[in-house]
Amino acid sequence: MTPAIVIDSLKKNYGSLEAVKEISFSVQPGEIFGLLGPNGAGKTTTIRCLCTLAKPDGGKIEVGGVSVIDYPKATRKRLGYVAQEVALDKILTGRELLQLQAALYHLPKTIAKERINQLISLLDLGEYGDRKTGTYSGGIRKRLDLAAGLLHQPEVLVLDEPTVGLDIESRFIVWDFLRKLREAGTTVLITSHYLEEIDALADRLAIIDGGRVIASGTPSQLKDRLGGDRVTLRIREFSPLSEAEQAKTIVQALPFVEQIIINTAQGNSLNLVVSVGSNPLSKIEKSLEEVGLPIFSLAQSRPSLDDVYLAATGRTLMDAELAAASGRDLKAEKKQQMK
Ligand SMILES: Nc1ncnc2c1ncn2[C@@H]1O[C@H](COP(=O)(O)OP(=O)(O)OP(=O)(O)O)[C@@H](O)[C@H]1O
Repeated sequence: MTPAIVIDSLKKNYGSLEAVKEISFSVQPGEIFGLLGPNGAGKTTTIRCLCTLAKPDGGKIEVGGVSVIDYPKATRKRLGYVAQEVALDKILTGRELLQLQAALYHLPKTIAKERINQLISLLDLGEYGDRKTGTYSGGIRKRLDLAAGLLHQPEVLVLDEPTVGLDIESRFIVWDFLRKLREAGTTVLITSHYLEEIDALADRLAIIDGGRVIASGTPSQLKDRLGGDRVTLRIREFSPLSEAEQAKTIVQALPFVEQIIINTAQGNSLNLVVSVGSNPLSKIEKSLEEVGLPIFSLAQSRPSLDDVYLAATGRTLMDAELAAASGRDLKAEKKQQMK
């Protein structure tokens, strides 16, 4: 079967910054595919290239077997794009905005009317359709934006951080809707830095960091590849490195400890991988007690996507985001994108 999306060795630079160094993945028709990564990883740049909004500096992009770079107009018809930030004209009602959008897609009026009614009902927007969008909450605005992206019935829907800043209820409504779209055969590509969002929605995912794919597969494949359970150990709330290293030496001698790293970004806590069924917590406690080291916290869990990220990069997704946020000039980027 021809993949719905192929991205092969994509590269994109902004001046001297290599925003996308080398990204490759493919998405099968009818799949929800997640791009997971911290802010600044290159997710938005990748999907802007896919949606013909940015010109790649290298690589191949195809939608339904057709090159996006050679045939931008044809591929645009097959794609629906829901951007991260919704820019709505506040004076128009939701319905008027959709009518305007339908006109931009050259949809005949009767078809447009029918689709708008359908989408308003599917997205539970009934009572909001005839209200001005300036009065909408973030969740309602996002649902209207989804409707706008789907008006021309694209084969592939691309969503950039669709639930960022939304309350839980609106988030679940969007998730539910995306699952229904998948059932109806639409291919969905979604970027997110919410682990639980990708875990809950995606059939397959690629984890992106620093402009590269660092892992890909189904959520369970990625977690299973990590092997045993995770244990997080904190000697103190913020331990000196020397103490964390001392604890590491002791704990890694225990036979069930498969892997251990010191997470410097998290107060020098220790992240362990332990073989399943070893009942490790009491044994770790005992070994530290014997050398007089305290324990601030000790917890065991099944591997998560964050552990996949941690294993690949040595830091958690949240730490990566904090680091990225401190070095970014969002205003300058916006200006660039407007050009
Ligand atoms: N228009 C632009 N001009 C200059 N640099 C940019 C521009 N857009 C993005 N960048 C930079 O490219 C890198 C990748 O950004 P990108 O927006 O693709 O990441 P992201 O993973 O989507 O994160 P976010 O969710 O915050 O958008 C970052 O270092 C960012 O600062």
